[in-house]
Amino acid sequence: MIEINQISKVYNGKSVLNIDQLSIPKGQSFGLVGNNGAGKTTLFSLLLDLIQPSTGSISNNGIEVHQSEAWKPFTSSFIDESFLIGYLTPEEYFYFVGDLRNQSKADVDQLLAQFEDFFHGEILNQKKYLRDLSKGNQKKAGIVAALIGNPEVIILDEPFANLDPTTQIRLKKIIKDLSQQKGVSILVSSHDLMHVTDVCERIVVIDKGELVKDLKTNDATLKELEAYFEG
Ligand SMILES: Nc1ncnc2c1ncn2[C@@H]1O[C@H](COP(=O)(O)OP(=O)(O)OP(=O)(O)O)[C@@H](O)[C@H]1O
Repeated sequence: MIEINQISKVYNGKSVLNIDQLSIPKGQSFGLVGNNGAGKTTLFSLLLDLIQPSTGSISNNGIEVHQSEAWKPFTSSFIDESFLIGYLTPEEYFYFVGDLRNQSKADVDQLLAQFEDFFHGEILNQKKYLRDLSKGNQKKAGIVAALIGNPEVIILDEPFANLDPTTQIRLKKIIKDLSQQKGVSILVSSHDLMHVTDVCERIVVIDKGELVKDLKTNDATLKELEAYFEG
């Protein structure tokens, strides 16, 4: 369970995020949408203690994320390519992350084997460094690295961006399986309203840092979101 309380982030005197209260129960597939600059990445960065809040607190499974590191073993994420290590091959990077998460090479190989389709022959055994992969393939590697070690909470910032349609469809299935079969809390931000309504049971809209909608996804949600963003 993630609990966000009176969180705000101010840059140069300007508030870019201001959320009074938000709870994300364990196992929820949670979608975050909002226009450019709405504060999505800021919220995810606060959840991951990548930036300090101006006020308020966030707890992950009862652990305050900027007070303790005890949330790290069960939380993983892929925000952007800065999470990758450019001079490693994907395999080297996966084993490195596996090491951090107490996974043997065999454990990592077993996980990777499940993503053969998702990788589409472009990630493993390519003898290429991560820095030399296309943006989409870097994203695939970063997303799969975030799945290593059976995390209970996974945070993905715009995971569908830069992926080809086939991979987007495969990713949707992966996200659904993680939340529905494995009880993983999965937080996804996206500009793609269709994908987010497809995979998320709950969708929160933020606008200029404020929470403006909190929807339980149903057949009418996509239309409601489209109407909202049409203005
Ligand atoms: N380090 C920083 N210094 C100053 N302003 C910042 C900083 N980081 C983010 N901001 C501002 O905070 C606001 C929210 O940015 P954020 O990246 O969270 O938006 P977003 O919803 O993820 O946008 P996008 O959809 O374009 O990725 C923006 O106005 C941005 O310019």
